[in-house]
Amino acid sequence: MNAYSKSHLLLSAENIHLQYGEKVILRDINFKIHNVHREGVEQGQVVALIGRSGLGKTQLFKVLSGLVPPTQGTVRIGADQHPVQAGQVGIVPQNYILFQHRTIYQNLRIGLDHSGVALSDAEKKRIIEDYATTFELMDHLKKYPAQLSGGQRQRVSIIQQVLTGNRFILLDEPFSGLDILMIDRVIALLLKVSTLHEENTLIVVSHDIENAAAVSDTVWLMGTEDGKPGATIRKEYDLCEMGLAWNPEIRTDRRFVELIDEIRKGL
Ligand SMILES: Nc1ncnc2c1ncn2[C@@H]1O[C@H](COP(=O)(O)OP(=O)(O)OP(=O)(O)O)[C@@H](O)[C@H]1O
Repeated sequence: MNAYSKSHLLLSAENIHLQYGEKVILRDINFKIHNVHREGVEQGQVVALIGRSGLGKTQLFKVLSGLVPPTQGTVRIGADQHPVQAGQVGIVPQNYILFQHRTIYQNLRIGLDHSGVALSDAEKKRIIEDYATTFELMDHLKKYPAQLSGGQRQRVSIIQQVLTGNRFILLDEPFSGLDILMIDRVIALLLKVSTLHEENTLIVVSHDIENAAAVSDTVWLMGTEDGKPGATIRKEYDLCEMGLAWNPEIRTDRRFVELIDEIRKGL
């Protein structure tokens, strides 16, 4: 089993409640994401948020990123656990929004410009080319978003968020509409991003339980509870503790397959 330990809090939610008029969307959402340490690895955190359609995953996503204030409760972020503000959590939306009239290089440069770190043009170029090399985008830097495939645009969108320096990145349905080969590449990409810095924390919202869990160290199962309005995190699976995290071959592990089955039945 992988040796690991957990230290300070990076992201937490306390009694989150969200309602529109009389309609309760989210209720009693509580969680804590701690910094995970693994010896010899810069290991970030990856959480999968799984739930049926229309439950409130997107609303929770917006609350976590500070875009929608909850009716009650607080989301706290960073080692100092301050209340989250819009802009502190990067978002990779499902349709990978990029600036259409700018090249891929310029799109990545916008991410870096938002990092607020003073760098010369030459340093920025070096950093962008480093990432482009690592994530196989070197041949595309002069192209425009419309000239890229969906998978390539997704990579640019993810790297753009990484370049802003945000340690927290929410990804909405990163596997949707991709074929099996592309899904494997997205998994590899997310694993790579999660090991770029030990405080990097990805939250993957997905209907695709198997792939989302394969990339994660924690799975949150969202659902409703009898007699209570609104959705909550019904169950948290700690894949580190279960020995099911950080293994690229995990999808063939019998215990993992059984877990996916259990999660599916719990939906
Ligand atoms: N501004 C709003 N006012 C009232 N109800 C809203 C508002 N925004 C969303 N809702 C409701 O909140 C519920 C949760 O929506 P949400 O988009 O978060 O679901 P979801 O789990 O992300 O769904 P899917 O997986 O299909 O994308 C839905 O019933 C939706 O109708």
